[in-house]
Amino acid sequence: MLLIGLTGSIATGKSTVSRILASEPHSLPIIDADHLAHAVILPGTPAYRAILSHFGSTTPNLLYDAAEDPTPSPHGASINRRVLGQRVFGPTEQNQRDIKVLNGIVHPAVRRAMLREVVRCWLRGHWAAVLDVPLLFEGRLDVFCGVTLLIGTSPAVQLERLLLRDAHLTREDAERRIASQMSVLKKRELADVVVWNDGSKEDLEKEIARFVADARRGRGWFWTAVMATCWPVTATVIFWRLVGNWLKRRKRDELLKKDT
Ligand SMILES: CC(C)(COP(=O)(O)OP(=O)(O)OC[C@H]1O[C@@H](n2cnc3c(N)ncnc32)[C@H](O)[C@@H]1O)[C@@H](O)C(=O)NCCC(=O)NCCS
Ligand SMILES: Nc1ncnc2c1ncn2[C@@H]1O[C@H](COP(=O)(O)OP(=O)(O)OP(=O)(O)O)[C@@H](O)[C@H]1O
Repeated sequence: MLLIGLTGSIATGKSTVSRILASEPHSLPIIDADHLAHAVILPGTPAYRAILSHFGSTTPNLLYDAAEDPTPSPHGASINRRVLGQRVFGPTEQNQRDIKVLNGIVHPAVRRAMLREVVRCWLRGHWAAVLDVPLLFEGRLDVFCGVTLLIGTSPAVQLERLLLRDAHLTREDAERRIASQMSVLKKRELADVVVWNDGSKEDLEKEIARFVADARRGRGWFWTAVMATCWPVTATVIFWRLVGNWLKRRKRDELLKKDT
């Protein structure tokens, strides 16, 4: 099974591309890291308890009032992600410490959930699955992917679309969120395939169709059958892929270091 690592920066169009890939004619399964990150902090989970214990006493209104809670649960009030986002996305050293703590709580749980989803897709016999992960390169998850696809936009288009979509964010909030991520230009150097999404959604659909056709080429039925039935071959291929991807990433990191 081909694992497609889909990434970008905030509001560059990952979810839009996910929807295109999930719908016909592509019909690919999507493993959405943002969605999993929301699920693993629901009331009653270990991450929920860890977040309350670290941020609860110093973050006013971290939990929803019962009347406004969008996901009522017998295990307690839900975390208000907007409030948590205000706390961790920012320029100060405290913000940077906070985002590290939050990532340390949420990321291991997301990785476990992602692995379960990948295995489920493989058992169902899909020829490919999409890992939609905003922090694919930051979290070095690209090493596990057969191909990485970056959706990028110019900074002005990104800011304009973010403000249009998330009307609750001020321009300053939006700029902070963009600044808290690796720049699109750097991600561009790390990606196998880059699709630039400054144009219309129709242009985007055409580019994605071209990407899928290329990814599918060379994945004949014979090789797919061997990979599905002959486990020693599967394990060897996966091992060499991981080594190859790890070396590729190291080389690209070195090139990036030289450029900066
Ligand atoms: C801070 C939280 C509660 C804000 O939730 P909210 O619903 O407002 O935003 P949402 O989760 O939909 O994220 C929107 C976008 O923000 C960016 N973003 C989210 N988390 C991070 C992060 N830790 N670092 C940089 N950018 C991030 C991503 O581009 C993401 O697509 C939430 O983003 C979170 O728990 N983040 C930590 C976990 C994480 O890294 N998630 C990203 C996928 S693993
Ligand atoms: N080609 C396009 N033309 C016009 N609007 C677009 C285009 N692509 C995406 N958008 C719009 O831009 C906004 C951001 O897109 P999307 O939600 O897909 O980004 P994202 O990368 O998934 O964001 P996030 O990282 O915050 O989850 C959405 O409102 C979407 O409808």
